[in-house]
Amino acid sequence: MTKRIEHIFQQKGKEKLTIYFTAGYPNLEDTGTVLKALDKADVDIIEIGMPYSDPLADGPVIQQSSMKALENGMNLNKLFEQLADLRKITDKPVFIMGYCNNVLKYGTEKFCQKCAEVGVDGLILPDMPMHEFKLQFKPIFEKYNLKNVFLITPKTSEERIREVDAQEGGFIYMVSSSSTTGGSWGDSPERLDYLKRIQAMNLKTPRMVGFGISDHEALSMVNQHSDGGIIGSAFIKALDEDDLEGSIERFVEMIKPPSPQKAP
Ligand SMILES: O=P(O)(O)OC[C@@H](O)[C@@H](O)c1c[nH]c2ccccc12
Repeated sequence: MTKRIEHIFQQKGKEKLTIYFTAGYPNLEDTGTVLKALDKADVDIIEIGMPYSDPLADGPVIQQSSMKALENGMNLNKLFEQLADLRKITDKPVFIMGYCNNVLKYGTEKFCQKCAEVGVDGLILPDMPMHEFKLQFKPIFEKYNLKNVFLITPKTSEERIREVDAQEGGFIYMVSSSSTTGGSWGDSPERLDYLKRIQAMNLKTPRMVGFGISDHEALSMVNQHSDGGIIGSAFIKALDEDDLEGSIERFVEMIKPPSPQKAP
């Protein structure tokens, strides 16, 4: 576990939030601006999406942002260029999210080396098969001190969840339901059962819940049964090209209102 990630999950009793954004969106050179604004805001972990033309679980909002980013000219070389000053911008844990094919095409070793160079903490590759991870990826990730994040859904078997837990990832990404990103939330007894069931498994890896969170109520609810919430689509939707930093600040304050005790 890298120090940065460890530090976040040691803070018990604090609501935690991961924000996903697509690199190179709304404009190619906005990656750094978004990172700076997220660093200033009350965000715990940053998830940077590599735009990809053939995504698996992305809903319409993330898909459109990826399309736009690709049209803007985003690619992996560009991303690593933009991240060259990452550790001058933020001390927060940063994960890169994408698909295995992105990494394989670039070259797994070269990709991981670049991640380590710029100070990325880990990777979220939703289509990563467990056996491929163990065989091909794990030794390289370990060499470059990168944490992997596996996803689980309400349908994942207990056996698989235990296996994921044993891999000691940065955290476990709990997909809140079995659909695509950007879905609706609403009260769901099934989801609550799922959160409680996994909570009761006493896993050693921290868990964060994503898919469909778009307000403070949902973020608080998942924080009661896990180590935090992940938001992508609602964040992307809230971005205002003409006032990027302001729109990010307002969004995070809406999602995670400053607690009254902390107010001056
Ligand atoms: O957009 P939502 O519903 O807030 O969910 C987060 C999600 O967008 C982000 O983590 C993500 C973007 N693309 C993905 C693909 C698979 C899993 C997760 C993701």
